[in-house]
Amino acid sequence: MSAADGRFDAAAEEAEPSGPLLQVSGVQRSFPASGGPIHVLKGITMEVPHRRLVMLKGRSGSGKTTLLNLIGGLDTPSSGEIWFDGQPIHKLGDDKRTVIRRERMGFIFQAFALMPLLSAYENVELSLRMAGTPRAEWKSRVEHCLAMVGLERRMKHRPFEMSGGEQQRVAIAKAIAHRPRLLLADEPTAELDSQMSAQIMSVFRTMIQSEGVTICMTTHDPTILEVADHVYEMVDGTFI
Ligand SMILES: Nc1ncnc2c1ncn2[C@@H]1O[C@H](COP(=O)(O)OP(=O)(O)OP(=O)(O)O)[C@@H](O)[C@H]1O
Repeated sequence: MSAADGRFDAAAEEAEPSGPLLQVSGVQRSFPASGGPIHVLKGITMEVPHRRLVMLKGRSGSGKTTLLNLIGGLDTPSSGEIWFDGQPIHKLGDDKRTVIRRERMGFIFQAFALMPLLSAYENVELSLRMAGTPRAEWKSRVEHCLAMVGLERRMKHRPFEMSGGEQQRVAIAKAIAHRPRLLLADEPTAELDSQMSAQIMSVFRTMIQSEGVTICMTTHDPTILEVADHVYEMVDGTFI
């Protein structure tokens, strides 16, 4: 482990701030439509402490992705509040939400896919550039994150030279590189076989321990749900 990594692990073990990392209260989200508004989220309340792995499950169309988008500041609620790391995400403008996303959140979403022309190494490095991490830390951090997902030998490869599972692991390394407080993942194991899914979940568990991150993800997979600290079940825009 490099000196930089050692420093970070020490930081991760510092006492967490009191209170939850994420607080969602009474959140509703409606979308306008020709036949009248569609009420997708109908009053969601959840509280996620630091260093937890929470999962959202529910049928297709129940509102899981809509909720992840709101938590990640990619969208704003029609009503209700979302507090993340002491910040009222629901009240902030686009610019402030973008800064919080870049610096304190990580995403494993289809829409944040890998850059096809960049190698695994360069893809992960991009997160550090975007987050404003000092350049001197890039090399050790990129190598550490790719090693954490077992890809230390594939750093020079570009996405099209890797399997689906390997690409997903690069996406995880990229999402975690800038040391986010919260990692949001939409169906991160959807395309993977059960062995690879289990490996991804083990990487998530390791990251919670060593990086102090909190993970909020969606899944349909019952075997994956067993690994969660807490499962929220969504039915038709509410938790049951
Ligand atoms: N921008 C939008 N405008 C109108 N309706 C929307 C919009 N975004 C989402 N919806 C609707 O909200 C509902 C919930 O969608 P969402 O993607 O959150 O579901 P989900 O639980 O993530 O489903 P899946 O498991 O299939 O990804 C769907 O009926 C969808 O059509």
